Amino acid sequence: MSTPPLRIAVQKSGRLLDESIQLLKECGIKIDNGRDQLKAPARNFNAEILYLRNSDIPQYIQDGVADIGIIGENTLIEKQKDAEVVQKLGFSKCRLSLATPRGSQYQGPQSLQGRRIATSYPNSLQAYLDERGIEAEIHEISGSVEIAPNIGLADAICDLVSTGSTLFKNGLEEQDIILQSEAVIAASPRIDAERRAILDKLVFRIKSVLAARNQKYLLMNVPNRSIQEVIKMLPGMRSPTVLPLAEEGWSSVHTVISEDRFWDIIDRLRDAGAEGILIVPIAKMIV
Ligand SMILES: Nc1ncnc2c1ncn2[C@@H]1O[C@H](COP(=O)(O)OP(=O)(O)OP(=O)(O)O)[C@@H](O)[C@H]1O
Ligand SMILES: O=P(O)(O)OC[C@H]1O[C@H](OP(=O)(O)OP(=O)(O)O)[C@H](O)[C@@H]1O
Ligand SMILES: [Mg+2]
Repeated sequence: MSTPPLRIAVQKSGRLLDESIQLLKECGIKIDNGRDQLKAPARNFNAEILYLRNSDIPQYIQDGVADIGIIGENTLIEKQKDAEVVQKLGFSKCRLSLATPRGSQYQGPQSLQGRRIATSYPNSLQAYLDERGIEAEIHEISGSVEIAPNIGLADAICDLVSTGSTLFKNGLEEQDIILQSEAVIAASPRIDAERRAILDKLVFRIKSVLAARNQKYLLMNVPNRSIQEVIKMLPGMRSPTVLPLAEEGWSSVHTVISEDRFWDIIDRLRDAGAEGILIVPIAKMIV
């Protein structure tokens, strides 16, 4: 009998969807476009995609209806369901924060004692307040939380922040961070051994994709007199490759480097006489 497919839950629509599908694509997984049918098989990998409401995914993972899900850590923590974080994915980075109207008196979370706080994350907020012995009135609302102080519904809010522009536009000031979040792969406690083996393959591919994302392949021509100086500036998976050019006295130097590091050393490379510098994206990197 053939192995049953790995059931991967992704957000049906919203902030996580595009990058989730993009990541699976970069892992070489082709999905027949089935967003309307809510369940779509992968064409060349033993998996099927379930398109679900973000807030329902932790429950489906706990129950084993989905074997894994791509989900924000914040949702996983909030829903308090049983799931194992197997891989952080580096996108949808945000934080769950406390914020108050600009200019209000705030001297740490104790200032919220006896106050009203609006949030879509009551469990995470309650845990944070309990740890600090603070008693506050939590008003659960499902969206547009930032409006709550302006309409007299609350004295403070607890909501997701990324750039801070929503807080700013609503006259609010970020005060304390409750937790940091990014998209993760979470696995069901009920996943069986056969599907766990498929998951291991997927995680291997994801690691290769993520490792390659910020790394670039760097090629340049360097006069031989500067080779040692240039090599000292460069990292490499082992060490840089140096190949002679047809023109005497010059070599081609190749290495893998993070883009940030490249911009740090570009001036020194040019001072050392490097020319014809090429930066090439890497599709996958097996580390
Ligand atoms: N401003 C933001 N910047 C970066 N990531 C964010 C931001 N807002 C939310 N996220 C992340 O994206 C996830 C999905 O957010 P989104 O607003 O699409 O769905 P939702 O409204 O929380 O859920 P549902 O699909 O159940 O309605 C959040 O749980 C969080 O991890
Ligand atoms: O710090 P910023 O970059 O401004 O992002 C923060 C906002 O983004 C999210 O809302 P979203 O746009 O997802 O709307 P929603 O409430 O309808 O989910 C979050 O709930 C904040 O309101
Ligand atoms: Mg949102």
